[in-house]
Amino acid sequence: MTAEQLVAQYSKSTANADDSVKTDLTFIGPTVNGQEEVFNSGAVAFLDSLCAKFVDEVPELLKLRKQKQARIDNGELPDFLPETRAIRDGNWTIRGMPNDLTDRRVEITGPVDRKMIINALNANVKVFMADFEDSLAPSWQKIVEGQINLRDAVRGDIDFTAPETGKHYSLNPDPAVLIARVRGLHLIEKHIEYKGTPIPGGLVDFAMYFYHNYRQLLAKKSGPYFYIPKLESHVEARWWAKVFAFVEERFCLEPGTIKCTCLIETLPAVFEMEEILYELRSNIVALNCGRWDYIFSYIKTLKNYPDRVLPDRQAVTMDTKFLSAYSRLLIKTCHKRGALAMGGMAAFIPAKDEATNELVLQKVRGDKELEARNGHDGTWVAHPGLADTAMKIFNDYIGGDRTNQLHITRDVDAPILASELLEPCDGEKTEAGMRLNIRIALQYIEAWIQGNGCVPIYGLMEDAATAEISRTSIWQWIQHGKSLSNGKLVTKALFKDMLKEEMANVKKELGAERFNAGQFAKASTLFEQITTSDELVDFLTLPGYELLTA
Ligand SMILES: CC(=O)SCCNC(=O)CCNC(=O)[C@H](O)C(C)(C)COP(=O)(O)OP(=O)(O)OC[C@H]1O[C@@H](n2cnc3c(N)ncnc32)[C@H](O)[C@@H]1OP(=O)(O)O
Ligand SMILES: O=CC(=O)O
Ligand SMILES: [Mg+2]
Repeated sequence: MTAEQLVAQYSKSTANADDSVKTDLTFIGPTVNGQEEVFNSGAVAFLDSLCAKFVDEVPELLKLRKQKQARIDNGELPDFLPETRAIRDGNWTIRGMPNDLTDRRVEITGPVDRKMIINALNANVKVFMADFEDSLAPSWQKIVEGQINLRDAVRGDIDFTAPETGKHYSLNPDPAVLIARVRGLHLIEKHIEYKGTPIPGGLVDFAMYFYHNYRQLLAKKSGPYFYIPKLESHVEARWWAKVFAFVEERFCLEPGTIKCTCLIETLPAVFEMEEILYELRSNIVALNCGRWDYIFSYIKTLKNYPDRVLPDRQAVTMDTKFLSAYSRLLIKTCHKRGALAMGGMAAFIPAKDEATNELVLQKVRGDKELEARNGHDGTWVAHPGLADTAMKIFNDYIGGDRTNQLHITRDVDAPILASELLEPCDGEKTEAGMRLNIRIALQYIEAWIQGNGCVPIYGLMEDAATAEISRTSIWQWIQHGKSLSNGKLVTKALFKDMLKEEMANVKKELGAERFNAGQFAKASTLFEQITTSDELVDFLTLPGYELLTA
């Protein structure tokens, strides 16, 4: 069936939609601008049907995470699964990929703000990943606005005038391909309850983006494309596969119309990449090295192992053994199964002065060069100012006749072993590194609880994944009684002293006016709680969400 026929078919079925449909969903809290448009009766009925079928399984999936973590905490290191060996040994490939997803050499990412979306779609990139996840603090207003902005962008009917400058923004004729990244399964949307229980945020993001846009996307020979973050197992991938199949059937779409890319950004998931591809083989087109959450997950998953405590954040680069093994195994696995292997984010952002900017570009070049040489098919940039640099490198590697590097199979590599993926990472733990982690985490939490999920700090893009590394590193150093390179023992008391001092330093850096107008006291309290707690708090965004939505 052609895209046009699908559109016509669906248009008929919605024409008869019953506006008075009753559901088990309740919307909590005051209505925000745009809410009635996004959650119109058809959209609510659709979301209700998804909830009826799928929400019950989510607590089970989260419980499985906890059970696996308990086994790891008790000494059983993660490994490839014996029970799924047949999948790893089997001869199968993914279903295939649509034309507009075969060339993804540079993807820009960014939160779903209106100006950002326009700038990203106009950038010199192949894809824009519109982010409801790491770079978005999910206040209800932002979630709703984000859906409105994406709806308008899909229709090519989006513009924006910046109130501060009067500058007008509109779409160029040939915008990037759009992929929406939904929230991870751990995040609830507390403004919508199903039978009295808040529903998974990711299901809301998926349902609304799909519902409002799939017809228009298919009509322009694109499709409903998603990034799925923070999976921890193939059982979670199976859940998404069931969601996609249900939706395709309900909307009379060909199986495999919905396409997804899964981030491999947790340590447990790296051992199940084949299985994740297999479970989602109708819908998946790529895996992506979400390196920042992956580093965070390495810390979190191996939190009980004193020999696997990470050094200063700056020392954990993609050429360290455990990260190199992860990137190479992801490429090998994807290409064997016909899927693209996306690289990750260099967190650098352009500097204002030319000399510093040249250093930034050099670092980005080095990082992208390593990815392209390894065989990745594309990569991420956080800022349009880095797109040309990344594009040039991937153009050079991919060459004129191809759109990706699927031909690089890495067959001749020795098998990558579990021990390499878990390899300890040497390096110094310095006082300067600890203080920097404190200043970063403090400023990031402060921004997040006020609704800003991605901020430039000290020349880097900081989002929920990078900030997690900063705060969990300190937690880990305290828990394992590590000493800094100058001999100081890292304790809760040392951290608390440093936090006070670094609060004062941040105040100096930002100026008293900005500091006093901010939420640093609240941010510092939360930061101190999660860093000195004996139990590692799973995600800083969980207590953060309570403050954001208080
Ligand atoms: C670990 C992960 O998950 S990575 C993926 C999630 N993270 C992200 O997506 C990060 C995206 N990047 C960003 O949010 C931003 O680049 C920041 C916050 C880091 C810096 O933003 P700014 O302080 O606005 O940067 P700067 O002032 O240099 O921006 C210059 C212009 O580029 C635009 N711009 C910057 N980043 C982006 C982006 N990612 N997409 C589109 N436009 C962008 C700005 O809107 C601005 O536009 P204007 O000149 O029309 O006003
Ligand atoms: O989502 C990406 C990451 O690096 O984390
Ligand atoms: Mg991530």
